[in-house]
Amino acid sequence: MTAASAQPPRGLAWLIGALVAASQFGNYYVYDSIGPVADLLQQQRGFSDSQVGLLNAIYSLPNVVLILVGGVLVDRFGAARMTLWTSLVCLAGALLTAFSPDFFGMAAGRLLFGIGAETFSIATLAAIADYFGGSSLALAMGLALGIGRLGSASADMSPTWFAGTYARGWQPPLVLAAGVAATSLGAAAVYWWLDRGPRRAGLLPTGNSAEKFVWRDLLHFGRAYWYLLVLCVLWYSVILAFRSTFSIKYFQHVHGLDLATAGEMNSYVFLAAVFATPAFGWLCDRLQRYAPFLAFGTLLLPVALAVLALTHWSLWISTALIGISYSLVPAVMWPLASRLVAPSRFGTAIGLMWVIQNAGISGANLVAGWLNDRAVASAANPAGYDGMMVFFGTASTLGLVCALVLWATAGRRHHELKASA
Ligand SMILES: NCCCC[C@H](N)C(=O)NCC(=O)O
Repeated sequence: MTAASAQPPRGLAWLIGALVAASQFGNYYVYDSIGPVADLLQQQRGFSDSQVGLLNAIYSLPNVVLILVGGVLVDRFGAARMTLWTSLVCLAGALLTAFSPDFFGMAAGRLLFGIGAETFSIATLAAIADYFGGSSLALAMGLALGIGRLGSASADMSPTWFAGTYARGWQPPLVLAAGVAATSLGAAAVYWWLDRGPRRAGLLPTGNSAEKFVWRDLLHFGRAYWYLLVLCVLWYSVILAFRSTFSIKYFQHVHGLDLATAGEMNSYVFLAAVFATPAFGWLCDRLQRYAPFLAFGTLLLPVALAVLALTHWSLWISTALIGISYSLVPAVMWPLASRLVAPSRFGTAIGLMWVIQNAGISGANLVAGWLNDRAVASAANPAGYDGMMVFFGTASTLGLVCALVLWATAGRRHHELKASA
């Protein structure tokens, strides 16, 4: 999406940015609402780890195909309408998850939520691109991503903040998540309503301007893009399958934390990212160095997993390492992607990365759940989690190799990256 030469008023742009960020908060809260109830789902409903893993894997499954379609729909119907429609789909998914009588209904709810949520994320990026065409774009995107992380942190903190809700069982926390999805829909509706003014005034494109998707275009991406794609798949698969699905339970069963403390520990990763993601983005933009920061951020993930699995060091150390990685890698990855491909193919490039990323996240959730079930991992058998940690450690180390190859072949300077693409 390209903004028209005359820009919408600055105040309106920041108001829209705030509404989009508020909507993103709800989206990330619902995504991360399964981790805190994982143990309750096992105790009260007899779910296996594979079933718990599937509740998050099924979010990603439809997007293995749909995210490319979603990008085209955002271009065709505009960011505001797609943000509104997809947040409605997300709310329907959250309600179905919370009120379903059996596992299959819950899984259908998560599937519906996933169908809405990823296209919603593309629409929010397009919304910010519409209103912040100039120098504040990276900052605005970093801030929206940061507020999204606050949603994830809040989901993890919810066992502490809403202890009474969790004391009543697995369902009330998921009803609360559906309530948060409703506020997300409200923010999207206000954004859609405000957006009509500047669009009617010709200050923003009116949609229906989708560039045709051509498979041949993919062949024109340079080698550096493909290294970044593989890195994106490996890094997100590990960080999301571990942090959003299994880490709270892992902290409970292997490191002896209670649910509230485990949730709090997990939430610090997201809380750090609220502030650090925009700050790292700003820093990388100023220094015009991307690949070394990416390699450093990627390195911290296998190191943190090794500290967790092989030592009895304070959990603060691994939490800090994962927190820096989780802030630094996304802050660098998306601006770097924009430098590796032509601007007119940026949407296609991100769509393709997210197609394969979603397949990876889905697969990692299923594999980790299966490994835990196979080894009968539990509080009584903490060693049962070893297979999962070896799997995550190997995948994140391969991600580091990709980051180093990217740095060595193409990543020294902004203009070198452009030349390599
Ligand atoms: N909402 C959690 C899944 C986000 C996946 C999405 N495709 C993505 O990569 N978003 C950027 C991010 O860093 O969250």
